[in-house]
Amino acid sequence: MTMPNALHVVHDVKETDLAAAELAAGQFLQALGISTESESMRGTPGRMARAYAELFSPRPFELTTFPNDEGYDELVLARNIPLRSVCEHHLLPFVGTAHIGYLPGHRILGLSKLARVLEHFACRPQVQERLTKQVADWLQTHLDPQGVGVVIQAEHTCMTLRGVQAIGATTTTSTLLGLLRTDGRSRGEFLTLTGMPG
Ligand SMILES: Nc1nc2c(ncn2[C@@H]2O[C@H](COP(=O)(O)OP(=O)(O)OP(=O)(O)O)[C@@H](O)[C@H]2O)c(=O)[nH]1
Ligand SMILES: [Zn+2]
Repeated sequence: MTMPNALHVVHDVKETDLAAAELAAGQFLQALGISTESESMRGTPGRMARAYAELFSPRPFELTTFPNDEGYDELVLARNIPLRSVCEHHLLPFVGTAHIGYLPGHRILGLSKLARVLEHFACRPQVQERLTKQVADWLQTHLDPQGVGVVIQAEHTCMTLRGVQAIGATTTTSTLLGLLRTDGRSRGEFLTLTGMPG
């Protein structure tokens, strides 16, 4: 188990070759028969490269935890955290919200870190199931709480804007760990507060 550490900086180090990405984006558009000769589209390959680089670049953050001096042992839940990620099958966005909660143990987490952990795992080609589990597992490892719950609801544009074009369809995934999985009262409270049927 990784011990909580207030000075731990979470950062994905990754090389991004924007020039190569811009060249490839131009060739990609050309292969699709889309001309980039007009003044307004001349910069499009570069914009595409920078846009995807941004979608795949999570902001580094400091993992701040505090001692749970009062022995608070009820649910801490951040609801409606905005989510944007990119599906790994089509590289199209999926967008929605996440509800992330935990039952504290010896430490509590700076609240904003719940959203930052989500961003950390969302800024890469993803599937919603893996994203949900990665956020929950990360919190379990770094905070060692009594329980963790993550619910994500998202619209996958690869499913709504193309392909089957199921406009308005959303997908819900959840991961419950520790007491939020095994203790009926805690589980029920979490699911009620996140709007999930028990
Ligand atoms: N399980 C899961 N599937 C996803 C996610 N995002 C996209 N997909 C699916 O990934 C699948 C890829 O299937 P393929 O049959 O290879 O792709 P496709 O021919 O474009 O399929 P259609 O979307 O049905 O046209 C599709 O069914 C998508 O809906 C996700 O987060 N989780
Ligand atoms: Zn997709």
